[in-house]
Amino acid sequence: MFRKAVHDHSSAKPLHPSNRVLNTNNYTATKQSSPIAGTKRKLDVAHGGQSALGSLHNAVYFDENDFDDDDDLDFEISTPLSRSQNAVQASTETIILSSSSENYPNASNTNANTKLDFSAKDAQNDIKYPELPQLDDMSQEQLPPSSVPIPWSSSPVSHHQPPQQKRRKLPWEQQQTDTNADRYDPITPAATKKTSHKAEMPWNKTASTVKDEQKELRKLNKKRLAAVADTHNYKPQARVASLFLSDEQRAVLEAVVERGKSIFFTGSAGTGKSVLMREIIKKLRDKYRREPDRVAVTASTGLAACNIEGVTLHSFAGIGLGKESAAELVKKVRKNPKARNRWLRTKVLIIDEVSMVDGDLFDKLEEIARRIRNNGRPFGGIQLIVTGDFFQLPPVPDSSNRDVKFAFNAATWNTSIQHTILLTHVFRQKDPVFAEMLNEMRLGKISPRTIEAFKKLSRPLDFHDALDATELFPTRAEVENANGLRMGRLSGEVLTFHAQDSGTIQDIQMRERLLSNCMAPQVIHLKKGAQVMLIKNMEDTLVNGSLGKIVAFMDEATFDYYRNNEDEFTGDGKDGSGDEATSQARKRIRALAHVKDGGISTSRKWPLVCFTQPDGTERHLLCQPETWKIELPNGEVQAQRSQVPLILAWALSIHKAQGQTLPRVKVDLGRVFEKGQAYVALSRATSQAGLQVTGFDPRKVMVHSKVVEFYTNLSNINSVVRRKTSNGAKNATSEGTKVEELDDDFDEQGSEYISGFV
Ligand SMILES: Nc1ncnc2c1ncn2[C@@H]1O[C@H](COP(=O)(O)OP(=O)(O)OP(=O)(O)O)[C@@H](O)[C@H]1O
Ligand SMILES: [Mg+2]
Repeated sequence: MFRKAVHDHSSAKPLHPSNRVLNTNNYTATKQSSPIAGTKRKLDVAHGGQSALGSLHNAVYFDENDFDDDDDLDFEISTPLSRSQNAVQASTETIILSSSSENYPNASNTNANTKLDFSAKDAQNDIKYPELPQLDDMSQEQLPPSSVPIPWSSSPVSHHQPPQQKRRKLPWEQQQTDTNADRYDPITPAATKKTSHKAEMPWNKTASTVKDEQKELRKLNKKRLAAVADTHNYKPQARVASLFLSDEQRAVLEAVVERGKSIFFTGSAGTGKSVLMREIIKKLRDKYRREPDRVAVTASTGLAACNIEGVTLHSFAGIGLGKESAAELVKKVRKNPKARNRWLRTKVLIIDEVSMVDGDLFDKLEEIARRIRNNGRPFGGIQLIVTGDFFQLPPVPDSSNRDVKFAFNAATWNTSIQHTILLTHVFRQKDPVFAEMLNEMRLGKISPRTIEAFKKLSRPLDFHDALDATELFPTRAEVENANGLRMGRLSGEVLTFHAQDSGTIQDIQMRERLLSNCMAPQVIHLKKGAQVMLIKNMEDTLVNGSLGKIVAFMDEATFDYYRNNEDEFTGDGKDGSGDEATSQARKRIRALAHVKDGGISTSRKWPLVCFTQPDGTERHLLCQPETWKIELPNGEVQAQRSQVPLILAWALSIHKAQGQTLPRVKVDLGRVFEKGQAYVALSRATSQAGLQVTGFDPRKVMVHSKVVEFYTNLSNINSVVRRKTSNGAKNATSEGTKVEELDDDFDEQGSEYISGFV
């Protein structure tokens, strides 16, 4: 018997807390963006390479010959650049030191909000990673959290946030802490603690004293964390809070994890496919924890693969570009012991963003699986878990100019996929009117009313904070040009951050190629005032896709000091006011850095970013390097990149934006040329208020007829199921979702569809 979840769209409700709680540390809900209200602040520090999320247990299977990248996807076609635009681009590459008087218009806002006044010229230029500061020798458990609400923050403490007890004690709190160890009160406002650091200022201590004290302090904090964890039933390592999966999502989870079904789950943008996939991966990893290489996590493109911490389908398969016939590819795989072994060991093959998988490739893989495994069942008996939305980006056309062939057009699709499930509840857009407008766009059937509504969105966005909309472009050149122009308008110094790449692959070029699909670039140039996007999940409100502005560059010691003595910088503290107080504070920081570095002032500066959270509050994060790994199941790290987890975010390619949830988006539909592009671009937005569309023309909303046909067939089957449901629904959950028991026959038939309603 197979239990089918049929979701009544009309009764779809937000998730109910009574649902089963799942630990979903790798992702989080991004709440609806709302106009910015207030400037509540939190200060955080991200610790590079120490993230719980950074330690991947993914089945990653790269052979040195198995490379492909996403170069084709950020289309190279672009409008020719003007002479001045070219100049800007060139200067971007060679580090811009523009002192244009035309400052970024909102930069003053940022400063006004944060009242930070760190001069960029204090910042160290051209930071090389080999000189990364040694993080304290703390274990994962001992590490302070990446994000720590400051004690005086007026932001309400969300139930998702780690308890404030995790705040790391600072050197100048040592004396107080040590003497008051047994009555440690982590929530005491900093103001009440501030006197103690004046008793023995850290810059009066020797480096070795500070080191010893820190060691003691870490021990003490570890104890405290354990106590806090006990009291609050809280896991210190967890950085991202759990989400409640919807009934639809849970039905899929159960079918694939507990019942081992081969499933394709689909649904419009924002229906939680990626969230669900991450949960599935987590559960499967748990299920196969003794044999992690049984689960192969793949995606159609390098970027999509990186997003789920997996590899490309090509890399997994060991087929290079995969252009040869299936027979030749089988020979190729047989000659490659690693690839052959992967095919033999794999029990579950996960494929994300399947809309970009070519149909012929799907058939070839199916044949390779059967022949290598010497097993006549579809895909040689491997369980397939496939997701994506065929209305989004299609496979990259090859040079043969043949008509596009989607994965569902593959001859073996229907035999390989036992069940298709349609997720229907849209999480990304909470406004049902907007969700429906996007749905019409997805299907390519836009009513006159929706056309009018989209045309109205040509107005500039009405936000009065420091953040601009992220402009989405079809080509990479347009993106680089737009970001370069905005960087050029900022005065101040450019800081360049080089990634530190490593791994067991010795061939540097191969490693670079492998890592080129990473969201994190090898080199990134940043300036104070630059708009950036976070590309790692840090916490529930600081996630991959969060937008912010760089407000300063500072080292950890300065940040710690600032975090605890903010009023000295803002000039409204007891120690003085205005510039004098700030300059005094800076002097103390310099002295502190000197002591911390054992007398040699070599402190590294990292971007301090003010992120705007979904509820409109602000949160500061010192963005230190994070790690992206490509790791074999046996733990061998083939390639690894450490880089600050940021990219410039005034502009983004549609390809890079695929899968993202963005609070403010600007799209010029006049530039769009590929089917699915318009829908992908617009459906990133969470609300109409956060979307500006120029050049709206319904003819730009191109939908492939084969895709329409595929989904129409799904809908027809849905109608059959719908009738069945209306007559024979057996259960109704608290959310109004009907759960139907299906016949064994239906379950075992193979290529039947089990789905919700469109
Ligand atoms: N069960 C859930 N509860 C709350 N929020 C959710 C849930 N599932 C997904 N979301 C949120 O909805 C948004 C969209 O989710 P997700 O990116 O997984 O959608 P998607 O179907 O993969 O979209 P796309 O097709 O654009 O890639 C995210 O902000 C995510 O956090
Ligand atoms: Mg997705």
